[in-house]
Amino acid sequence: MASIYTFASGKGGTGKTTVSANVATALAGMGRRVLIIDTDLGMANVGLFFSLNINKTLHDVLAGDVDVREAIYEGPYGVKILPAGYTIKGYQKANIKMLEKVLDQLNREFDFIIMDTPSGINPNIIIPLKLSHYVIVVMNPEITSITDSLKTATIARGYDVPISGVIVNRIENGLSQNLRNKINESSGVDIIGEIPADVAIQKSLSLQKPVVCNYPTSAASFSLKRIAAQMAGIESDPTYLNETGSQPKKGFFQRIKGIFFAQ
Ligand SMILES: Nc1ncnc2c1ncn2[C@@H]1O[C@H](COP(=O)(O)OP(=O)(O)OP(=O)(O)O)[C@@H](O)[C@H]1O
Repeated sequence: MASIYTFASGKGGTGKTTVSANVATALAGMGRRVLIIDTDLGMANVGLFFSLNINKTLHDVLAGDVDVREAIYEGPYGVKILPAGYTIKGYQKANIKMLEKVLDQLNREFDFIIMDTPSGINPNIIIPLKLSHYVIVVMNPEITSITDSLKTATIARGYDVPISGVIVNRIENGLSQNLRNKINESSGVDIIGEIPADVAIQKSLSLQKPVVCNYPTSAASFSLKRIAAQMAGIESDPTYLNETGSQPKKGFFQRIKGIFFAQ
């Protein structure tokens, strides 16, 4: 059975898609079976993020028009992607309540199912939240972003969905201890990732490829891979994550070093 994660935030633009798509890709690079679902039905962009040439989409699946397997595409390292479509018509016909059935159909085939959600508070976020095993909150290091994200965390708790941690994204010049304490105290959970503002992310976006593939040794990539390693339960020996990639262990780590440090 898959572990089902929702990546959520309060306001838009915190980097949910960037973070969830890269973490999904990194997990696939670590040999995990991973599906990312774009549940942002109105403003979908996961398909664009992976430069997919999409035909059938989650809109069609949620409308009951196509089998879910017809709408799954493959990305780097074999990560599977279930994108939402880009049309208003598709958005209007999609019934988010069908998501539960989609997850039931797929959860035996994957180790991780990651849902990228819309911002705000509406059924397109509430339903994925309720269907998740864990929520990861993505926020920026500003007090407004922290406050908004914590509202989403409170909603998740209201449905008894545990928050597995907070990711602080787009950090300029490090995260102050004061802000770190504020986030820890107000959220009641650990910060599981600190991702710097990194131009490699924007360069990758214009190339429509995850930064963990395009710029595997960038600062943002190391942070993203570290988060994925924690989720995969291999944080105890992240030798392959260090800045030089030196002295990786043989076997599994040797293999993924090749993936992550390919030039
Ligand atoms: N760590 C980072 N460094 C630099 N740019 C970043 C970083 N994270 C995200 N971005 C940029 O911020 C913008 C918004 O990111 P993204 O689309 O992932 O946010 P989002 O939370 O999914 O947005 P929405 O709520 O609208 O779906 C993008 O242009 C992305 O490239």
